[in-house]
Amino acid sequence: MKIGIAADHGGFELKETLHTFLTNLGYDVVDFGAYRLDTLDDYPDLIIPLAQAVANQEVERGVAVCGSGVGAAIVANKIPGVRAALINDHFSAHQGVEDDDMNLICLGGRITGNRVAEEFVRAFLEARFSGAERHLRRLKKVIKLESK
Ligand SMILES: O=C(CO)[C@H](O)[C@H](O)COP(=O)(O)O
Repeated sequence: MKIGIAADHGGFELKETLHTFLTNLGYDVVDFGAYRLDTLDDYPDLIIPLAQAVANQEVERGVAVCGSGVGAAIVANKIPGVRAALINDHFSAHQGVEDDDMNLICLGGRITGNRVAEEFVRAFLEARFSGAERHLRRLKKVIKLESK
């Protein structure tokens, strides 16, 4: 599975940790930067290319990290086809995929510790959309908004 990953300076350290973690699990990781710690970078510059790659299906899923995860989620959701969410608990990490077909997980590098973040990302990547009729119905209503 090809996974895209990106972070600003607030998420840089966690991104590096997750990059190693995912590589060790056997995922094909595409790193959209930042490639070095630069406290003057802007999260949209890093997260938008990742979100576009998810939308274009260049990568199957995305992992975005900024300081809180909030900015990453806001900007990623501006890209049609992206269903991003800030995740701070294990249940939502998999339920967001199972029910809502979340394709991009956002994490706060200043909020979530490395080991906990690894488990959130693992749960996110191992989860699959259930395809249940009620969830499909809701998803279609979400997707319809993108054509307006
Ligand atoms: O979390 C973020 C956006 O949601 C950013 O990482 C955060 O705002 C960066 O702050 P600063 O430039 O003060 O380091």
